[in-house]
Amino acid sequence: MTETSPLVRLTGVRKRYGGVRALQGASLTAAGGEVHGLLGPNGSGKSTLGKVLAGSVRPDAAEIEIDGAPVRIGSPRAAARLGIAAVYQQLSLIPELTVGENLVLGQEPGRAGFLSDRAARRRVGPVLERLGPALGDVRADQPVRELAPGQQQLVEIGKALLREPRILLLDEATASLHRDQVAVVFEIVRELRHAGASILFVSHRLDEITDLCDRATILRSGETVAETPIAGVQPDALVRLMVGDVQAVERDHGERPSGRVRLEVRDLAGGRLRGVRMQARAGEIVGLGGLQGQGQSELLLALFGATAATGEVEVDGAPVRLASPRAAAARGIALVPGDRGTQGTLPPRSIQENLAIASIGRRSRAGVLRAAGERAAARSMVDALAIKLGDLGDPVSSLSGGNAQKVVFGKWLLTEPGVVLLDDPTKGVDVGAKAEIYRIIRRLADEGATVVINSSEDRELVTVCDRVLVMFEGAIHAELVGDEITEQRLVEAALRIGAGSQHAPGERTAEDAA
Ligand SMILES: Nc1ncnc2c1ncn2[C@@H]1O[C@H](COP(=O)(O)OP(=O)(O)OP(=O)(O)O)[C@@H](O)[C@H]1O
Repeated sequence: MTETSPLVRLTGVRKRYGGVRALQGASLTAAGGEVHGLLGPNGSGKSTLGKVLAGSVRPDAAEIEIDGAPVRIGSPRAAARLGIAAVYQQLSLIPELTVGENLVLGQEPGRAGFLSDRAARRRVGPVLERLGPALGDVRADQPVRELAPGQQQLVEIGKALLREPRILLLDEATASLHRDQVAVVFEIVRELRHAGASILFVSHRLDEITDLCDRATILRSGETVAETPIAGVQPDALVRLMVGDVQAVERDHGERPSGRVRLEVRDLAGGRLRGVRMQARAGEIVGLGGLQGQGQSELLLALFGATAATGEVEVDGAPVRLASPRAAAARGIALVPGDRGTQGTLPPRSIQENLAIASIGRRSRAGVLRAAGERAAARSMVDALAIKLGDLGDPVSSLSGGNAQKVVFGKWLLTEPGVVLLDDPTKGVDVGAKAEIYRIIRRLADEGATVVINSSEDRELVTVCDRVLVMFEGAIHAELVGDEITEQRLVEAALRIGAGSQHAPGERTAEDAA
């Protein structure tokens, strides 16, 4: 070990899954006191590389050094002993246990490099306090199942912090967090960096990368293609390093859509919703903005019949019963959920089945031979969305996170829906595929569908929406139209409503809009 040794170095990392070469000689070097981004398109091997370091994937070949000394990391436990902690987007919490119990779970008393049980318990309070500004009023004795998904993700981060790691891997761990929560996590990460830790950071949000990272390693097809400092590098240049030339999706609103009213919602209430009224026209893309957790997801779920709600919903002038997703689907309503892990896919089933499952009725009605039709339909979506896979018959669980999300998207697109509800649809999707999905959303609207989209990224709303409805405490409070939709105006609108003051000129209230 020398003074100049990097804290962590991985070289020659190889991993194959059957015919898929997930990693083919990837490398990564990160210093202590550094936040190191791990960038690359969906399926490029970022998670696999992180999991090799975290001991949860056994590589076919790899040389790993910590502080300049070669190590073997055969298990997550071995990684923990080396001071490595990992947080993923997929949660490992036990819903029935309390927040405090989950936090200390797996800390393994008595082993070298682990906190003792008692020491771990002593740290629960401070860790919750540190996360407090993002967590809200969560208590240590509260069952985890009562928490919102973002709060659960924060508890997962807390679990890693409790270990006081020297090397912390955050693999899309901020994807389900809102801006204000991300800011709290970033502050903590900066403190860790200051204390000499090395933080490996995987995110598809470029602004997070440029905001937080000092350097980045860029992977493509399982290989390290570049390592670059972040300061002074233009985001466009980073994108080019990642995916080659991607054509940016320009905002092109042209005329405001003037199709007939497709979706009419009156006094929708239940759960967090308190009397939502809205209209959307055929061909229109309507965004749901506002602070996080103001009922945006609940509104989409209620329209899809997935949660109990009262009120009136009409599609093309005919009432829709808010009874079940099946009833909603029969009326041409589709929902692309944000949490692909639990809501979006059937993991053991094949990619083909997952793509075809929602549109089976359509194909059999049309009298197409089902198996052949299913394969052709699935193939068309794989091509359209550039889904990276081994074989259509592979289980959907073999896909990288971003590619799995594209499957969820493709499944619903195949139903050719009249109303498309998108709940944070590009979470974890790379910039190239995002641009592709934005084009598909636009095309859907151009073909006459009504799209309602909730997004945790304001930039996404700016890029795709014709109109944004700003929600607060379960109702719609303001509306931005056309060129009024900018990131700044969205933030202002959300905060101004939150602070309870007046609307700015030019920003319609919901009453004006009705
Ligand atoms: N358990 C597995 N079985 C089979 N194939 C896998 C498995 N895990 C990953 N792969 C494949 O290895 C490749 C790399 O996947 P990985 O999850 O590391 O990519 P990623 O860069 O993290 O992608 P994303 O940005 O979409 O999360 C992909 O082609 C993926 O389908």
